[in-house]
Amino acid sequence: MANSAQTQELVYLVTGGCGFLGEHVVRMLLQREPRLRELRIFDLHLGPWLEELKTGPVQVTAIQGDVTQAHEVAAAVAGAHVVIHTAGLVDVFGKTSPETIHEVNVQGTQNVIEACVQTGTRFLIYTSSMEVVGPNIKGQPFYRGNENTPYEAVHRHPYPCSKALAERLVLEANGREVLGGLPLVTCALRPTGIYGEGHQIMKDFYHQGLRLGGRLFRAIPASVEHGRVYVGNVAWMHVLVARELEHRAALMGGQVYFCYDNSPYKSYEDFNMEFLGPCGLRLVGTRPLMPYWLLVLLAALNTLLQWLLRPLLLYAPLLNPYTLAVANTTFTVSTDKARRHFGYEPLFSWEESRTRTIHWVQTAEGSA
Ligand SMILES: NC(=O)C1=CN([C@@H]2O[C@H](COP(=O)(O)OP(=O)(O)OC[C@H]3O[C@@H](n4cnc5c(N)ncnc54)[C@H](O)[C@@H]3O)[C@@H](O)[C@H]2O)C=CC1
Ligand SMILES: CC(C)[C@@H](O)CC[C@@H](C)[C@H]1CC[C@H]2[C@@H]3[C@H](O)CC4=CC(=O)CC[C@]4(C)[C@H]3CC[C@]12C
Repeated sequence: MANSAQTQELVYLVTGGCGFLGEHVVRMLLQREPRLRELRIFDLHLGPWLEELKTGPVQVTAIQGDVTQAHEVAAAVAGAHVVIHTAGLVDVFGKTSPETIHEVNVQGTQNVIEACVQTGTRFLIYTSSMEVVGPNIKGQPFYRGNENTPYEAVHRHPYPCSKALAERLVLEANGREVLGGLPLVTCALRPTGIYGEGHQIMKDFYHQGLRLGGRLFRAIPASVEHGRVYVGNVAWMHVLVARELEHRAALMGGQVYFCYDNSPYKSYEDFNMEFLGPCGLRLVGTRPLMPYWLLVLLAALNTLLQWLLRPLLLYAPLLNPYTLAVANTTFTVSTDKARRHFGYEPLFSWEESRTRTIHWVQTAEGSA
């Protein structure tokens, strides 16, 4: 972004800009990136809410497109100073095939990289995931780890495999010469489990609790810690990295950063109850109400049912062997790398994050 500070004329592209995280990145950029001239939002499915954004001073360009189509990506990237690549298939429920997950998450990311190189875009931020690290197939805990903590990152599930491969492609592309002769600068952000306004899984749990008479039944020991991060803080880290990447390219280029905040370390279920409790739900049991082997059996049964029913309908419950394994394995991070490298501090406190999420569950359900 040579002399971008003087021109105040930056063009950003956000892929997946209509998704849960993407929408927050889009709104955060419009609120907190004063150098924006144009904000391009590239997504397979454009949201109707985009229209309300077109009345402001920044040119908002909605582009309906598919990251698996290289020519569509190149057309969207051409002329952009920064690309924030959040688009992906976040599927751990068997809704799509492993091939499709790979095509979108890996080939789609490769298409974004090549588009940057061919059109001269120099700054690429990739939304990776904690799942690139773990939990691994051995179910080994990752307790308050950081970007340098030794951990056997071995995966079998298509989603973490695709995220790990895509992240590697992005980091290896750092330094490649782009059109115009300057180097591409890339980095990858690894959010832990994201929550907040628009989190569909939180809504699924809420609906499940309503169906069960206002109750949810504990399946995972309270001692299993999960790190979670508020979506607004994830969006903020993306905005901050995009702003600092030019000036700190030597330090930040080719780096990965865990993305988390001051949200408390709790079991996945107990954490969800921080929001679902104030919305009238109760978590039954101080310990799992059924033995783990029975949960494993039920999860396997869900996989069998999904396979049998596939010709008729998509059966994709929350409980399957992979989600059970992840939920049952401690994974928390504790690191100051993002603060040291580009001054990241969470924009939203835990209290604010919690209040905003509770309000969303209450009103989203009310409006549903
Ligand atoms: N939800 C979470 O807890 C976490 C998510 N992430 C990552 O954050 C990113 C965003 O995730 P979410 O917002 O949760 O998912 P999401 O499913 O809400 O958003 C993904 C967006 O990408 C779009 N998309 C999917 N396939 C596409 C294609 N072929 N071409 C163009 N657009 C396409 C979708 O339409 C959607 O708007 C993903 O890369 C995910 O791996 C990372 C860590 C945690
Ligand atoms: C049915 C019960 C066992 C219940 O507790 C299952 C919860 C399960 C749906 C979630 C537990 C952990 C979640 C994952 C975690 O937050 C890490 C993730 C990172 C991502 O990049 C995408 C989402 C996810 C895989 C997230 C998905 C939902 C869980 C598996």
